[in-house]
Amino acid sequence: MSNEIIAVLGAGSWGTALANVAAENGHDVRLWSHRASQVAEINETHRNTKYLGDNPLNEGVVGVADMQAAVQDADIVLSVVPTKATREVAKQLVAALKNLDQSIILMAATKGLEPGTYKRVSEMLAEEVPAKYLRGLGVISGPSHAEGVITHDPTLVTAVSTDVAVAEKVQHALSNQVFRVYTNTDMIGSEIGGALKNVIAIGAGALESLGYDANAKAALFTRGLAEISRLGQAFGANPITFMGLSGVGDLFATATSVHSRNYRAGVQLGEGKKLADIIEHMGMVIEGISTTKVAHELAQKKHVEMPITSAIYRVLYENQDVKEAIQTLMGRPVSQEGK
Ligand SMILES: NC(=O)C1=CN([C@@H]2O[C@H](COP(=O)(O)OP(=O)(O)OC[C@H]3O[C@@H](n4cnc5c(N)ncnc54)[C@H](OP(=O)(O)O)[C@@H]3O)[C@@H](O)[C@H]2O)C=CC1
Ligand SMILES: O=C(CO)COP(=O)(O)O
Repeated sequence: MSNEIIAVLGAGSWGTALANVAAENGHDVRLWSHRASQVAEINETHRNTKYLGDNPLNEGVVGVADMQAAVQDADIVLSVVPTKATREVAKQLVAALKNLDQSIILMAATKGLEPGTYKRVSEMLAEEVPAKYLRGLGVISGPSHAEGVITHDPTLVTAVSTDVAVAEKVQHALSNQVFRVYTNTDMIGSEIGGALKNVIAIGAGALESLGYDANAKAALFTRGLAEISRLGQAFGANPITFMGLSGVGDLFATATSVHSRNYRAGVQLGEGKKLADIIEHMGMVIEGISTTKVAHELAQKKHVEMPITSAIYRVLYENQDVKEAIQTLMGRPVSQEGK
């Protein structure tokens, strides 16, 4: 494995865990944070306590507060801020690349869709970062809770780019004995799968806290994945992608794990907590809340049937009771599977 310079933008739980994987692989890793205090903590204590508790970071992870210093001579840049911060951070990246007259491979590890524009994260980045600064563009997706990655739970993800050589370069840079990277070329399917599983995970958490059993959870997962796949295919995704790591894999990890912020938000909703309080106390991004609204609107725009997403939308945004939402779903006209 050749030694690369890898910059990670965003020192939340996922950015820090990915930076740690890259450092464990011997790369020169700069972890960019917009907070000087966090950069100091990373460099002085090799911890990021707000996001990853007492887990030690590889000493090769260097915190950097200056964007230009973070990306100078970088081969690969990972964008790992929440969807809503993606454009703002990309603008700072572009300013740095302009000053440095430098191009990069840019990979987004963010999972969401942009409200209003309905854009995928890679589309947002392609709009913000001029092509002359890009040697490649892609995403990292798949079932990968930061909490498991930092503790070396064997993890499989996908490096996705329409340019196979770019996906392979990232695959080789990040793979190791506990972190195995597959390549894929289906950006649409991978990004839609990664974003929309968060919606179903909110539903799964609500089912859990209300005491529903395995049949109900299987129903949610299976029919939830069916509607994610339908929406993806309406945009040209490969249906096989939804059977893979970015589809059923990430859905399973997110909708069954207490590590998931989306699942935990769902649990709290089922307990009757107010959405605003849940957001305030999570202290980390819950992408599925915004994605539910975007997906609900997209389903209407594209005339794709997404009854579960719409039910979760009504619970989140119209204060519908979860049990009532389930009754509405169960009361729909019976239909044929596979449509
Ligand atoms: N956590 C996970 O296990 C996984 C997360 N993801 C995805 O990765 C993305 C990031 O998630 P995650 O790491 O969990 O999020 P966190 O909430 O843990 O961290 C977000 C990070 O982005 C920073 N940030 C937020 N806004 C800005 C901004 N405007 N400018 C600069 N930095 C900013 C935050 O800084 P500050 O601390 O100052 O708020 C924080 O460092 C999400 O899309 C998520 O779905 C994907 C796979 C796994
Ligand atoms: O995407 C994730 C795991 O693959 C993380 O999900 P949460 O944002 O719900 O924690």
